[in-house]
Amino acid sequence: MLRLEGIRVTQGSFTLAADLTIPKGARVALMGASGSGKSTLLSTLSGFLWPDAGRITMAGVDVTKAPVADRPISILFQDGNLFPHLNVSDNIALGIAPNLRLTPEDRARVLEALAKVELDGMSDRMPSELSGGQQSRVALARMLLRDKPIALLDEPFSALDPGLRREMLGLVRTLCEETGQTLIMATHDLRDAEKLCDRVVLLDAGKVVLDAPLKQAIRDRNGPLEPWM
Ligand SMILES: Nc1ncnc2c1ncn2[C@@H]1O[C@H](COP(=O)(O)OP(=O)(O)OP(=O)(O)O)[C@@H](O)[C@H]1O
Repeated sequence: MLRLEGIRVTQGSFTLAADLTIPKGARVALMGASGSGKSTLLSTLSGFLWPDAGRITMAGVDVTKAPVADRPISILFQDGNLFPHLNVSDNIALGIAPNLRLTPEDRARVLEALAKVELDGMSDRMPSELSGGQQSRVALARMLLRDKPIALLDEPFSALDPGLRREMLGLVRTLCEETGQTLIMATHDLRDAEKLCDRVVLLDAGKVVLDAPLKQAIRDRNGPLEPWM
């Protein structure tokens, strides 16, 4: 379970204020207009921003002031997920060994993660030798390998074409179902949200205006999600 209690985060003249409880294993679409605070919320959960007030707990542990590396999270952003000078297997291995000193067991886990995202045989390639979809898969493999209870995704696949995007969303969904990971994905696209998520949190000008099961929110034709339908 992930809980934000009385959180206030200030960015210039913008303030995000949130009280939220996200159940373990939920897959949440974080939606809202541009500038509503989605990235601010994800950065606060990641530990890149610290709140001025309030408390964040993850699985019962207070992480409000915990550094990024000490939080039970993995992060996937839209781009810049891979280091261009490291090959595929090293990019993935960074998820478990930041100094890249791997035990034989670590190496086996890297290969296993590669296989899960169907990139067997590509471990020696450089990111520049991969398509956009394959690069996304490498980043996803690293997220998998980290094996953290909470995954934070900030419009991770918006640069991909619709077919690849659908494929990646389906893959993430399968992986989350297998591992029971809790997921929060910022997205502008309700169709993408439907492919992966079972809950929706909608932000408007830094406030949570909807926190509900996604299917129920979509059924409510005149509700706050209406502009995204
Ligand atoms: N470093 C900063 N300094 C000042 N204001 C900032 C900073 N970063 C973000 N903001 C402001 O905070 C508000 C929320 O931005 P945020 O990036 O969280 O929105 P978002 O919902 O993720 O938008 P988008 O969908 O466009 O990515 C915006 O008004 C933005 O201008």
